[in-house]
Amino acid sequence: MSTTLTPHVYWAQRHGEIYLRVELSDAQNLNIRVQENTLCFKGQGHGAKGENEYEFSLDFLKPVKAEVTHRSTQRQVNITVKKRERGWWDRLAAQERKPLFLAPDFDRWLDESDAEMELREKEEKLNKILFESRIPKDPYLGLKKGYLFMYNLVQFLGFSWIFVNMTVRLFILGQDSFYDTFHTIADVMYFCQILAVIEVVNPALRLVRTGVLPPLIQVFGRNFLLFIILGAQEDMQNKPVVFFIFYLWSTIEIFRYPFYMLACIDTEWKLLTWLRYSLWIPLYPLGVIAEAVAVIQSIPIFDETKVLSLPLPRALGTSLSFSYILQLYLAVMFLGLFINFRHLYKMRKRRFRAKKKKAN
Ligand SMILES: CCCCCCCCCCCCC/C=C/C(=O)SCCNC(=O)CCNC(=O)[C@H](O)C(C)(C)COP(=O)(O)OP(=O)(O)OC[C@H]1O[C@@H](n2cnc3c(N)ncnc32)[C@H](O)[C@@H]1OP(=O)(O)O
Repeated sequence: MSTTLTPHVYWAQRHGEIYLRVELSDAQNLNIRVQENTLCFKGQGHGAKGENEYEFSLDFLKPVKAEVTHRSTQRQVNITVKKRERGWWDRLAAQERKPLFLAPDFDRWLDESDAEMELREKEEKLNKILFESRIPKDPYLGLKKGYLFMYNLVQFLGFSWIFVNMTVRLFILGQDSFYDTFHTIADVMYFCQILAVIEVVNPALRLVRTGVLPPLIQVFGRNFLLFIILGAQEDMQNKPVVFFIFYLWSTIEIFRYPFYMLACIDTEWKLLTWLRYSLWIPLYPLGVIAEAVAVIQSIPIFDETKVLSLPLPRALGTSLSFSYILQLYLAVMFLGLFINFRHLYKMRKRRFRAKKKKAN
């Protein structure tokens, strides 16, 4: 014979809702409704007293809306009732003595202040979504990222080839590898450095968030050395300094370009970020010193060969040696180093400050 029993009911509240969890598994024939501010529950299932019909009614402390939503799972029946007015109730039932079958649902239980915090977080999330949906989306964003990714990938492959090739040759040939770096590496370096002109174009077209001057100094400085000082003077090409210049350039780039590639797919590897924003501290001054050595070594060669010297009117002499330009360039180089060093220092500070903020 089946008897009518009361199930265990657990409750929790938010400012707008009441949550009830009825401990009844495999519930069937459910009849759940709110009538005159009383929740009436009836259903069959497996509860504290085995398979039976269970029922209860509950007078709410304050007015609730008539519509009830419920969802039955294999283990329980979840009921949500909406409060007519938002607010925090001191208790659930109208009667002062808590019904015996009712207990707090500690899995969902929140204090009033915690619930307010949860509400505020939800509102903030919603506001953020609303705000982001109001910012007009760039229809070419995918295309821009794809283009930047490909550019960085090509540069990464180019500089990796240079770095690996030079390292292997250094291990096999030792110091002998210093003397023919240019002849083995120059073609790929030419390719990468011509392509690097894009790095001046990108910020000018606002494809990346940085100024035009730092990449302009960088690309001009390297290409001046590569195409004019080394490219135009064969005597410069077998000097060991070429090895150090190319090795320093490629060392920074095999970390910089993968860092940008990851940025294009909104990913970050902490170690790579750290290397991108730290390696320049020793490498940049060393690179500029190596370049300065090359410029100084090339001055007598340009004087002697008269390559790139400017013809002058007869009254002023025969020609103006390119070495004067090189001496001027030496001074400008250190100004360029100062500008880019300051720029990279600022970028480093901005990056690590932003990370610290995120961590807090
Ligand atoms: C007017 C001409 C004057 C001529 C004067 C000539 C004087 C020449 C003297 C100088 C000679 C220099 C010779 C060079 C020597 C060496 O290279 S030695 C080896 C060591 N070198 C280095 O460490 C320098 C490496 N180079 C760089 O770091 C850059 O080229 C830089 C221009 C100096 C700085 O880069 P920048 O882009 O400004 O900073 P980042 O923080 O990296 O990027 C800013 C944001 O932009 C995004 N971004 C940039 N590029 C890309 C890209 N290709 N793809 C995708 N995204 C990119 C980047 O992600 C950053 O975005 P946020 O993260 O959102 O901030």
